[in-house]
Amino acid sequence: MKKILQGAQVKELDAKHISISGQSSQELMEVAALGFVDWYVAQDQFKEYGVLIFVGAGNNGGDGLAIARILTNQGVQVSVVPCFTDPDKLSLDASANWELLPKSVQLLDFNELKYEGDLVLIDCYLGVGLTGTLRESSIPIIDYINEFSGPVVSVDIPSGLPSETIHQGLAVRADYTVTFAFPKLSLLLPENAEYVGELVLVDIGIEEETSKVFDSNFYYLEEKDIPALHKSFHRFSYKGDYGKILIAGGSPGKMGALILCAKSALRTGTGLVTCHIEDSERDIIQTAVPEAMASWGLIANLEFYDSVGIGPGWGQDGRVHLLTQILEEFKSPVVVDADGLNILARSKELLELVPKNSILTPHIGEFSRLVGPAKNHLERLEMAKEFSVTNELILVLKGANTVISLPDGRQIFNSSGTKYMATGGSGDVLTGMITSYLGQGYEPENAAICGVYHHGLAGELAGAKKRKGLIASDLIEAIPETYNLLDIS
Ligand SMILES: NC(=O)C1=CN([C@@H]2O[C@H](COP(=O)(O)OP(=O)(O)OC[C@H]3O[C@@H](n4cnc5c(N)ncnc54)[C@H](OP(=O)(O)O)[C@@H]3O)[C@@H](O)[C@H]2O)[C@H](O)CC1
Ligand SMILES: [K+]
Repeated sequence: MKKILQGAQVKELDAKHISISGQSSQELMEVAALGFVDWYVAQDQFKEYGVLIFVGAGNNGGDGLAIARILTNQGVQVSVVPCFTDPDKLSLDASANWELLPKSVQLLDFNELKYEGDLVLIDCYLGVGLTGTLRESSIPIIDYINEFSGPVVSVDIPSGLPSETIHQGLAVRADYTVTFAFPKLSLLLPENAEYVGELVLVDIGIEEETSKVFDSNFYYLEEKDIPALHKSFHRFSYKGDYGKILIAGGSPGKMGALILCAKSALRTGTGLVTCHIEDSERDIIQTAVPEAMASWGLIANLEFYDSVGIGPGWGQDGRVHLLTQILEEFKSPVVVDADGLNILARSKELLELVPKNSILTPHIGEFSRLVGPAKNHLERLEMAKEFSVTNELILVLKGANTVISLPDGRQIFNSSGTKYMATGGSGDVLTGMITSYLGQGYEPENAAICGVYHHGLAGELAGAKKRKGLIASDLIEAIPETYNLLDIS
C-alpha cells in the first residue's frame, strides 16, 4: 500500500529512488510527464482540444515543459505560457526541458494572452515546492487560470494549494488533478475538494519499499492492494466455511436498512445470514430476503455465529439489553453501525465492552456523537486515530475518501467510490459487506479494508450505468461484478 508522505519529503523520496534505481531526476520527470500524457490522451472529452500550459520555474514547470514536448510530438497543438522572468533561473531539470522544447511550441506572453479555439489549460505553475503564503506576483496568474472558460487540469497539485493543510485562500480550482507517486494529503481533505476536482494518481515507478523509511501514518488504498487480502476458497468448501453471521437490526418502518445489509452480506459471499428482528417484522424479512433466516427475542446461541453486525435501522429504544448481551457474550470482533453507534455514544460503559479489533463504521454525524465534534477534517482524523489506538478498535470514517483508522495508528484512505453513492442505504450495504468478510474468517483489518474497497468499486460500476439514479440496491447487484473485475474467486 502506498504511503502518503508530506510534500517536503518528495525531494528526499526522489533522491532515494534515484540512488536505488540509477535513474536520473530528469528521467524521473520524463516518466511523470509520460504518465500524465498517457492519462491525457485517453480522455475522450479532450480529443478535439489544443492545450495551453502554464509553466513555473521549478520542477512542476519542468513537468509542464516535458509534457509540452511529448504532446507536441503526439500531434496535439501546444502553447506554453512561461510564468517566470528569466529562463536562466529555472530549476536544473526544468532548464533541460526548456532546451528540449520543440520550436513549433508557441510561447505566449502572460500579459498579452490571446488564444482561439477549444483549449485545455494545464496548470504546471506551482507544485509541492510552494512555501509560505502565495506571493503577490502569483495572484494574477492564478486568477487568470480560475477565470479560464475551458477545462483546467492541474499537474501534481493545484497551484497555490499547500500539500498538507486545509486551504481557504487563493489556489487554482481544477477540474482534474493528476498527481504523481502518491496523493498529497491536502488532495484528500473534503474541505479542499473545490480546488482538486477529480483526482487521478499516476504511478511513476517509485517502489513502495523506497518510502518505508519515511515517517507517515497515512496510506492510500488502491485496487492492486486488494487481491492479496482475500481468502481463497476451494471446491470442497461448504456453506459453513463462508461464514454464519447474525445481523441485529431493523425496526418497524426501518426494515429496509436491515434488508439491504442482509442482501449485501449474501452477495459478498456469506453462507448463512440470520437477521435478529422484532417478532412483528418476520414476514417482511422472510419475503424480502428468502435466503436469510430470522430470529427474535433474546439471542439463543451467539457462539454459533462467526460474526455479528449491529445497528442498521435498529432504533435505540429498548435495544440496550440486546446490545449488552451481544457485547458480553460474543467474544470475537463485531461490526457496529448506525443506531448501534448511537447507543455506544450515549453509554461509555458499553463502549468498553466492545471486543478488541471490532469495526465501527460511523459517518461524520455518528462520529461526532461517538468521538466528539471536530472543527475540520484534519482534526477529525487526529481524533479518529486517538480513538482507535486508545480503544483498540477499527474505525471506518465514511466519506468521499473513507478513512480506516487502525489500532496501531495507521490511517488508510480509500481510493474507490463515486459521488453517486451518497444515497440512502449505502452505509447499510457497507455494514453487510464488512460483517460478511469478518464471518468468512478475514482478519478484522482485512475485513474492513476489503469491505470499504469493494463497496466503493461496486459504486463505481453501478454509478457508470445509473449515475445519479443509483440506489443502494444497485450497489448490492454490483458486488459480484467487483469479484469479476479483480478476478477474485
Ligand atoms: N516524485 C515526484 O512526485 C516528482 C515530482 N516532480 C514535480 O516536481 C514538483 C516539485 O518541484 P519543486 O522544484 O520542488 O517545486 P515547485 O515547482 O513545486 O515549486 C517551486 C517554484 O515555486 C516558487 N514558489 C515557492 N513558494 C512560493 C510562494 N509562496 N509563492 C509563489 N511562488 C512560490 C518557487 O520560487 P522561488 O523564487 O522560491 O524559487 C519556484 O519557482 C512536484 O510538484 C512535481 O510536479 C518531478 O518532476 C518528478 C518527480
Ligand atoms: K500545479
